[in-house]
Order: sequence, then structure tokens, then C-alpha cells
Amino acid sequence: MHILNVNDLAASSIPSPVQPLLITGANGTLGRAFQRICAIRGIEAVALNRSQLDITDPISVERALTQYNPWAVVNTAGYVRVDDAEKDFERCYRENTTGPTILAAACAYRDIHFLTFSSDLVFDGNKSAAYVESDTPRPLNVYGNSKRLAERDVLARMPNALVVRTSAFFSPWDEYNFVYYALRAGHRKEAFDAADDVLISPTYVPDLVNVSLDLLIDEERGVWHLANQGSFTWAELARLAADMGGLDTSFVVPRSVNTFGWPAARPVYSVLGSKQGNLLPSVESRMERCVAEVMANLKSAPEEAIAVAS
Ligand SMILES: NC(=O)C1=CN([C@@H]2O[C@H](COP(=O)(O)OP(=O)(O)OC[C@H]3O[C@@H](n4cnc5c(N)ncnc54)[C@H](OP(=O)(O)O)[C@@H]3O)[C@@H](O)[C@H]2O)C=CC1
Ligand SMILES: Cc1cn([C@H]2C[C@H](O)[C@@H](COP(=O)(O)OP(=O)(O)O[C@H]3O[C@@H](C)C(=O)[C@@H](O)[C@H]3O)O2)c(=O)[nH]c1=O
Repeated sequence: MHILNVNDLAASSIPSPVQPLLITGANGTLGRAFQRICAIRGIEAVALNRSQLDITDPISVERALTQYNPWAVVNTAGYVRVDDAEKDFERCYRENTTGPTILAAACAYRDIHFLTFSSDLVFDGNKSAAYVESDTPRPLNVYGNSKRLAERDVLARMPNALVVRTSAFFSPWDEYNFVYYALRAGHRKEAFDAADDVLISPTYVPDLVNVSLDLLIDEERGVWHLANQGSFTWAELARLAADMGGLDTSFVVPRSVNTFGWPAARPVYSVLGSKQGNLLPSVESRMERCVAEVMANLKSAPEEAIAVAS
């Protein structure tokens, strides 16, 4: 007698007995980190990219939810080009506001959990103490406003949705974050301009994913602030990473954020605290391990050897 196992079930037309976690934005920084950590934690997950699930298309959303029958949806899809959003506002609102709202409505209809991500850029920077969940969002740019509206509309359609506000990702798992850019510049002995009058809460992506999953599994709801402990200017963050990487920090060139000429205004202060307590460890404790991995990658990458030699 042949005993069917999960692999046989997966290969056959019989649906798997395990409802998966469905992750949108599979090709993005956060989407790829969720896949990595779900695999580590043994959480059955299905990650879909834009062509497989377009969050702005209700038909695409319904097809995916029907096909995979998830117990929850984690939305990591979004528009993150803050400066481009000032002109590309239609796409920004479509992907950051309309998309999550469609997902929330579909999850509410199926009575399944829903997690989506917002940003510190919903705030105006006029506080001098860490922002908490009850503070009123007053965004300074289109991107921040698209996130504010998403929070409002998602929770209107699904009051028990989980909305995580976070900020300033750093991670050794991708090359598209500020800390990686700074370390690569230092490794190449190139000057790196960094804003020295904007205070933010850097967030170690693996911590963000792990704690977000814990909150989702615990069926937490509403707005939660998740960022590592400690506030830094971008220049201080670049110097912290460089110092931990054994680099001379003089390549970091501190400048006022107003001298960069960026189209989108940034709040000069958007440090995130939480009424729920400090759920993530200190930035310093996480930066050590992040820098070690990034520096090892930089030193071993052939293109970096050429860049440093030239
Ligand atoms: N990066 C950061 O520092 C911070 C990020 N966040 C939030 O975290 C979330 C993830 O950010 P991050 O991982 O950095 O972003 P990425 O740009 O790395 O990933 C976003 C992904 O979303 C996909 N996407 C965009 N529109 C759609 C759509 N209509 N349907 C399906 N997929 C879509 C993109 O696909 P494609 O590749 O095809 O464009 C991309 O792969 C966002 O909501 C962002 O606002 C919050 C605070 C800080
Ligand atoms: C590239 C670069 C950026 N910066 C500063 C300015 C900028 O505010 C900050 C980060 O630059 P970025 O372009 O990555 O992103 P910026 O758009 O400011 O950062 C935001 O991204 C979105 C998605 C968020 O939700 C925010 O939490 C935050 O992480 O670093 C420098 O100081 N020097 C540099 O060379």
C-alpha cells in the first residue's frame, strides 16, 4: 500500500492538507526575507510576484486566494521610491493604498488574517520624543500620504488587520539598502554623502520579519511600531557600520538633508517607539552581524576587487 505524503500531495491534484501563508511582493527585499525566514521556521508559505498576484487587480487577488486558500496574507508589495512618488503619484497611490485595501477586503471576506506594512514617513517630524502608535500621522510627501491612507482604508475594511509601521531597512541579504551602499563606498574608498540632520530608527530586516510573524501568529491587530532600539542620523548610521567594518570613517561626508535637492521632503525626526514595549533589540547588536556578512561579501566579490584596484 502506498502512503501519500505531503510531497505526493503537492505533486498530485489533491490540495495540500496544510494551508499556507501567502506572501505578496515575492521579488522585493521584505518579500524575499519572509521567504527565507518562513523556510527557516518551517512555516509553509507561497510567495507570489507581481505577475502571479497583482495586488491592485481584484480579479488577480481573488484567483490567488482561491487557488492557494491561505490562513493569512502578508503584503510586502509596495511602491518605495519616495522621491519618484512626487510625480509618479498615481502609481504610488495604486500600489500603496488601493492594493492593500483590495487585499484587506478579500481577507475580511474570507475571515483570514492580514498583515501589511506602513512607514515612519507618515509622520511630520515635529516631535522630539519617539513616535508611538497613537500619534497622528501628518505626512510631508506623497509616499507617506499613500501609507497614511492605506492605514485608514485597510483598518476600515478589516479592523483586525495588522499594520506594522517600520523604517530604514538594513540587511545583509540584499544590496539595496543604505548600510550596504555606505559600506560599499567605504570599501572602495569613495566619498559617501550622508544626511546628518535627519533622525531615524534603523530596522534590521530579519528581526522585523521574525517579530511580524510572531504578531501575526498571535492574531495581534491594529497599528504596531516595529524598529530596532536606537536613533541615528543617516551619517551616524554610516559611521557606525563603517567603524564596525574596520573602515576609516572619514569617507562619510555629513550634509544637511536640504542640500541633497531631493523632490520629496523628509521629516527631520521619525524615530519610532511603541506603547507595546521594545520588541526588537538594539541597532548596535544587530549591526555587528550585518556588517560582518556584508564586508565578507564585498571582499569576496570579484567586481569589488576590480573596483578597489582601479
Ligand atoms: N525599504 C525600507 O526601508 C522600508 C520599507 N517599508 C515598506 O515595506 C514594504 C516592502 O518594502 P521593500 O521590500 O523595501 O520594497 P521593494 O521595492 O524591495 O519590494 C516591493 C515589491 O513589491 C512589488 N510590487 C509593487 N507593486 C506591486 C503590485 N501591484 N502587485 C504585486 N507586487 C507589487 C514590486 O515588484 P516589482 O519588482 O515587479 O516592481 C517589488 O518586488 C513596502 O510596503 C514599504 O513601503 C517601510 C519602511 C521602510
Ligand atoms: C543614497 C543616500 C541616502 N541618504 C539618506 C537620505 C534618505 O533619506 C536615506 C535613505 O535613502 P533612501 O533613498 O533609501 O530612502 P528614504 O526614502 O529616505 O528612506 C525611506 O525608504 C522608504 C521606503 C521608507 O519607508 C522609510 O522608512 C525610509 O527607509 O538616506 C544619504 O544620506 N546618502 C545617500 O547617499
